[in-house]
Amino acid sequence: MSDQLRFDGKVVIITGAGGGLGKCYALTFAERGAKVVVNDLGGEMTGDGKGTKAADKVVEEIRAKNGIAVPNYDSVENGEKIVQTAVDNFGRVDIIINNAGILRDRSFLKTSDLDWDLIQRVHLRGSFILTRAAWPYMQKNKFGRVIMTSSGAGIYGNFGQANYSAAKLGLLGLSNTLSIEGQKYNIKCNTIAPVAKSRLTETVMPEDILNVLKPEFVSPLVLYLCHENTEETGSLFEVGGGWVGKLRWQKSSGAMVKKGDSMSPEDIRDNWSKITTFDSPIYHSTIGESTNFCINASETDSAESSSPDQTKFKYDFKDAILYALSLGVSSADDKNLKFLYENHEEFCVLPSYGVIPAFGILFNALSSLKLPHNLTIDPAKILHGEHYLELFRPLSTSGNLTIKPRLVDVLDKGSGALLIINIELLDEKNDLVALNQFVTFSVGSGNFGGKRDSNELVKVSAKKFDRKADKTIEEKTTVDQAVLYRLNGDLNPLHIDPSFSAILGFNKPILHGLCSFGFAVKHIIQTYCGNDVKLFKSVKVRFSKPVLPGQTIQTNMWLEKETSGYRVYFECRVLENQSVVITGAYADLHDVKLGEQKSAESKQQVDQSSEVQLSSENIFAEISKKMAQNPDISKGINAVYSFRVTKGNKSKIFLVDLKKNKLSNHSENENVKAECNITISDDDFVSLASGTANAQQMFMKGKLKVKGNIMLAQKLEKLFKNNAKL
Ligand SMILES: CCCCCCC[C@@H](O)CC(=O)SCCNC(=O)CCNC(=O)[C@H](O)C(C)(C)COP(=O)(O)OP(=O)(O)OC[C@H]1O[C@@H](n2cnc3c(N)ncnc32)[C@H](O)[C@@H]1OP(=O)(O)O
Repeated sequence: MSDQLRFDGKVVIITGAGGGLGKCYALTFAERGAKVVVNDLGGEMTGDGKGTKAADKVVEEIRAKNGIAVPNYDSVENGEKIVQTAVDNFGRVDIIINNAGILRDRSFLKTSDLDWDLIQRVHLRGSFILTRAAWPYMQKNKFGRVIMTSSGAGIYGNFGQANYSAAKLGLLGLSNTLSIEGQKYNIKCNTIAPVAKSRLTETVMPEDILNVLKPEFVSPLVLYLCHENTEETGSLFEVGGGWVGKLRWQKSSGAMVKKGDSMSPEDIRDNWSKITTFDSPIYHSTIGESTNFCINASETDSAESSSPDQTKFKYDFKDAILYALSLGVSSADDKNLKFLYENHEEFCVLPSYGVIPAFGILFNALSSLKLPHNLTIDPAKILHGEHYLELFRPLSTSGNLTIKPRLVDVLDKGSGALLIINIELLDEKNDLVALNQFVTFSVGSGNFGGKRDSNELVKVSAKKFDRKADKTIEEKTTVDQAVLYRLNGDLNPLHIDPSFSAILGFNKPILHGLCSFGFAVKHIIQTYCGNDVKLFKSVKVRFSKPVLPGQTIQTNMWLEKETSGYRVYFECRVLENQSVVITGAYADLHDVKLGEQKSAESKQQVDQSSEVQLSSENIFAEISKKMAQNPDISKGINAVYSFRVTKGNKSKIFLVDLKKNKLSNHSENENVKAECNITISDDDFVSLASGTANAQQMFMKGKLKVKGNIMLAQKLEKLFKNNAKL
């Protein structure tokens, strides 16, 4: 076979090669061109006695097939002699298979010093001595392959094999370090934990099982790992019965349990579930990664937190984008790019993202809450009842927040218990960024004799409107909406696992309350804020009925100007069954940016803010800025847009038709949507006003730099390149 893995010219030492796995390796290496040192002490399985027969027979078998092999009868404890045999006969050493082993199985207390020492000497010390003796040859040749033979007894432990388990896992440690030290000499070292029929396993496994565990199902892995083209090193494999798999270390994300400078056994006890839960495992492959992880965790903690009631939440642009995606924000609409593209000039985070950092602490907090009336809460029966979110400033696109929870009150609602939990988000300067009030409804935990209301609860609205909603947005969720949304951090199985949703009597997993909430807040921001997240102040909702992934959320909105400012009252319905899923809801805004019906007002705002003195170079940057500010843009950037460019008492109006990709002059009576007072040289203005200026040429000369809103900039660039004239 042309692609056969060959070992021509390579010298391989195999210990314990008189039978079982070692013999199988020896025969296969020889078949594939290697020169083999067949080492076997010829003793008993217990390490007693010695003889030449075992090794000789294998050498004979190899030679009978025209292979090249020499015997060696030394103990692995005399590894130098085995290496010398290889050097004397073949002049080099390339591959070491540490395979020899004996057993002295005893239950722990009956294990004598000799039982212990003998096992360590043969397995661990023997592998050390032999490999050390071969190392200089492999270093010199800049090639080496080493196999250590471990065992499931080492990895998992096995009754009666304390001595053997210790030695076998010791070999893994030896191999791990050799793989690091050998790296620069192209010496690769791997460990296998075989399950195979051998003299050692014959004593502990029944015959029928042993028959499927042929050595021939292990040797291919050993040969592969020893081939010159194999780069694998420092790895551990389990192999047997034809199956091969790689093992690695995994650790729980753990917990920072120290408080300031001290740490007690009680801190460990109180964090035990966090310490031992493998929800978000960490895989470190070097000691450096592992050590740095602890150091970083410690530094982060001491710099930022001293209370066990607090936790940290770090997020970056990817989290913000994932959140937007999980609320159906799509790049199909250009104006959404600012939520989806980190290099967008106006890249920002949806305000409702303020609910996400709180999640990390919620379920953990539940177990440590001291509830009145000895109330216990079943986490599988919690529904999100209500939510209040207030932002004290717009969320930044990345952050390192401290999360502070406080159990505010517990109410008895008969059919359930309400837990009111306030969660503050603080920035690195300890300034309050956001306040969340979670109200959770624990189904079936009511009637415990508690109070029914609390002053600290942010109340839902009782307001009813007899007019039709001022604005309505309908949006279909996808069947995978909850699957995507949970990646933001709320991994509650209620939203994905049918067996969990069944506990609460739901036929299918239901959507996260905060996902519907996110859709609704997005609808408000689109409708009343021109997508400007800075206008959001706060929002309160009650989740009155569940939503199923795939259903259509209809947000009905009523805008009211109240003494405290603009308030959007809203409700959400599921279109498919007309059930009202969010009730009593309202959002407070710092200001509104309306579409058509408020265009006069917003034009005024734009006009006022356009008293900027501009140079001719950035006229189009200003234009694109004005366009971005204008509510027409929120409908899409296909609008025909008019601008007045004024110089002293002269002015010029032009139209930008983004749909037709046209820039044209226009008459004085056009309803101007944005005006710019521009400081412009007389000559430039004359050129612009008279239409002799060629926008394309000006653009090419770098006089017209298009900045600002990225989509508008691209459209304008296209216009200029199309040779449009002013
Ligand atoms: C610490 C861990 C934190 C975990 C955070 C959350 C994790 C998330 O993953 C969980 C979710 O997202 S669950 C999904 C979103 N939520 C829902 O779908 C719940 C929908 N609501 C319902 O089904 C019912 O309102 C229902 C079942 C909640 C109540 O219905 P009923 O039992 O029929 O109650 P009812 O008879 O109408 O009213 C009894 C009293 O309770 C008050 N109330 C009703 N609904 C409430 C609600 N949603 N929130 C708060 N209070 C509520 C009523 O006002 C009434 O009290 P009172 O008589 O004093 O006015």
